Amino acid sequence: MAFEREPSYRHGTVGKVGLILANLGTPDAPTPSAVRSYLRQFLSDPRVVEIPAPVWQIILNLFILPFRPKASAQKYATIWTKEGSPLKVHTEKQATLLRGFLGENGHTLEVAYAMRYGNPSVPDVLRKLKAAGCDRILILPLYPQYSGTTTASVFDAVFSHYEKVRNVPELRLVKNYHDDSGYIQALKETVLKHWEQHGHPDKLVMSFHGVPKRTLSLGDPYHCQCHKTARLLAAELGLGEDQYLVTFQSRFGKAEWLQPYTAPSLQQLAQQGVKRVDVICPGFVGDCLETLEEIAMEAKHDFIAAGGTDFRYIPCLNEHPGWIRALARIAEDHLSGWPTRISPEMKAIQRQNAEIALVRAKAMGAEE
Ligand SMILES: C=CC1=C(C)c2cc3[nH]c(cc4nc(cc5[nH]c(cc1n2)c(C)c5CCC(=O)O)C(CCC(=O)O)=C4C)c(C)c3C=C
Ligand SMILES: [Fe+2]
Ligand SMILES: [Fe+2]
Repeated sequence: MAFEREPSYRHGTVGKVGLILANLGTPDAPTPSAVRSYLRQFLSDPRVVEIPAPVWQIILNLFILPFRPKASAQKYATIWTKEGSPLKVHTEKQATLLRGFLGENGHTLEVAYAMRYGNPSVPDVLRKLKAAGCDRILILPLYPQYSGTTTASVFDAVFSHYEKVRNVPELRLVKNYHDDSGYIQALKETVLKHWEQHGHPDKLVMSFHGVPKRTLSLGDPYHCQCHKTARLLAAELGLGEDQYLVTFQSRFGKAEWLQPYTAPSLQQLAQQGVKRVDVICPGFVGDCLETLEEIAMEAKHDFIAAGGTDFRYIPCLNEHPGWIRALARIAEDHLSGWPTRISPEMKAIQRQNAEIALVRAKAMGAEE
């Protein structure tokens, strides 16, 4: 294997610190062709679908990619904004706010966001941070609950990029923060504010993205972490066990996924005479297709059709200041010991080094 050529090492180089907020990714446009290329990359990831590749590629190419992109594109079209896909818009804003927050806290570091599938890709962002002179990088996935299908897949993308790199930076990875007090407090504030405005529901449904059930028996902690988040939030809200319900949404394919499933649970609640539900999706820190379309539109329709009268969707944390503060604190915990609080003289040297690194990277064609 050939490793990439590096700019010559400079004695006394002071590396910068970089932070990447990593999210799932989203299509570039709400069109069948953009959704097809996104789904091809997403669904070809062996972390996401654990069927042996030769068999799965046949199924994917014959039965999924010819049909699903058109149906999914129609759903994306219902949530698309002037600024683009909500998932990307929120991720970008979260990165901007986090940069500002850490800056106000006296940190000097590069803050960027990257998408596991689609753009901006993890390798592109890692290359950009290198060109900016970063020699220490913190990866912070926007998944509070660890899952092999999401968090580990982000880590895979980072490791596989560095397999070809000669001068690898120091790396830190945030695994999960499902029980972080700042995250739970931000969720609590969101719910309380919603209740102040709209009153209380008969039941609070906490819907998390599902994963195949077998991942639980194979030792993936995702299911337990979702339940812990839910327990902590319920305790903060003073809810008894009969006042909330944890469900799992977005089932894909024929295999059994984590239960209970969100849509059938909502229908059952309506049939049992529950008139008003509020639904929150604590595993998603930014609104996206799965919350805005699948929950706020489809699940609402299912609940009302089954006899419910009042369905309210509680938006994700998005740009909630308490959430950005929590994110900054999670980042600070993991940045501990790294030189992010530096003197003005050191800052000037870093700037100079970054300029030299950029010029050299450009000369070597490493920058696009
Ligand atoms: C095929 C299996 C899937 C697994 C396993 C899975 C796990 C998983 N996903 C998220 C978060 C998101 N998923 C989103 C969309 C989405 N998810 C799947 C499939 C699996 N997800 C598909 C096919 C899609 C695309 C849309 C569709 O065609 O239905 C999104 C939204 C993306 C957006 O553009 O808005 C998010 C976010 C988690 C957290 C998770 C496991 C814990
Ligand atoms: Fe998903
Ligand atoms: Fe979905």
